[in-house]
This record gives sequence, C-alpha cells and structure tokens, in this order.
Amino acid sequence: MSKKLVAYFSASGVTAKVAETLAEAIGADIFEIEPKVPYTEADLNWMDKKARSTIEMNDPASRPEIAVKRDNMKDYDTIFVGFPIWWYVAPSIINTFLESYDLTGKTIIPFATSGGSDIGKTNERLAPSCKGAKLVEGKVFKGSVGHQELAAWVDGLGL
Ligand SMILES: Cc1cc2nc3c(=O)[nH]c(=O)nc-3n(C[C@H](O)[C@H](O)[C@H](O)COP(=O)(O)O)c2cc1C
Repeated sequence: MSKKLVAYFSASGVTAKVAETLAEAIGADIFEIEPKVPYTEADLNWMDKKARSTIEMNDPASRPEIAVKRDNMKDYDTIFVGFPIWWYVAPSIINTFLESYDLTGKTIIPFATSGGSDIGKTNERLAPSCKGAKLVEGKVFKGSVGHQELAAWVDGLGL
C-alpha cells in the first residue's frame, strides 16, 4: 500500500496549518522540517538585503541546516513537501530536506502558501535535489484551505 508523508517548513505558521489539514484529509503522517537555527523576525525581513533569508535565497548553494532527520523515510513512497514561497520559489531549506534522503522511486509533490505568487518556477530549483524521484507540479493554497479542497486536489493527481 502507498504510504504518504506530509513534510513541511513554515516560518510563521500559515503553511503549517495547510500541512495539518492536508495530512488529516488524506490520512498521511506529518513531519515538520525545523531549521537548526530558527528564523527570527529580522531574518524574514525581505526588504532587508542583509537579512538571513535574503542572503540565503540569493545564494543557490545555500543549504540551511535542519534540526532533526526523519528516520523512516524509506517507508514512504509519496512525499508532499510544503513551504512558504520565498522570492518566487521554495526556501533553500527545502533543498536541504530533499538532499538529506535517498528519494529513488518516490513521488514528490510540492504545495505552498504565499502572499499572492503562484508556484511559478519552484520545481526548476527543486528538481536537482530530487534525484531518482518523480517531481510533480505543485500548487499554492490559501492558508484557510479546507479538507475537501485538499482531498479533491490529491484525488486529481491520480497517484
Ligand atoms: C523572505 C520571504 C520572502 C517571501 N517572498 C514571497 C514571494 O516571492 N511571493 C509571495 O507571494 N509571498 C512571499 N512571501 C510571503 C510568504 O510566502 C507568505 O506569507 C506565506 O504564507 C508564509 O508562510 P509560513 O507562515 O508558513 O511561513 C515571502 C515571505 C518571506 C518571509
């Protein structure tokens, strides 16, 4: 049977809520991608060129460390990966997450929240970190999205 994991990073709680609703809606396990060094409010100030998030997102090689590694990743064949859109793409900690595991044969499905941007070219930045996996086109949801809409989206993916 296909076992699903919803893994997510959320700096201010919006994506966390969507991730929890998604995991409930589809009966998946859930895992929070926690930065080893939490992001402060100053770190998240996108108007500041010297803020941690700006510096990381301007550096394609940036791989912020994650606090805890999931030890049973081999049990899952479908992994939903949730994040806030940062500078039109996924935060680089998502690349750290994806590169931490052998994803061979797995299906990776991004989902996100944003201030208005669409999923855009998110997968272009994620693909090199998903070696051997099938990376599906993701979707941006509102923080208030409900069980039904999320379940219908997953149904439509034809997993
Ligand atoms: C550093 C940074 C960059 C962001 N860049 C974008 C962006 O390019 N487009 C957009 O619509 N929203 C952007 N946002 C807004 C977040 O995507 C949005 O608030 C998201 O829902 C936050 O999710 P979270 O609470 O799970 O962290 C950005 C936020 C931060 C902190």
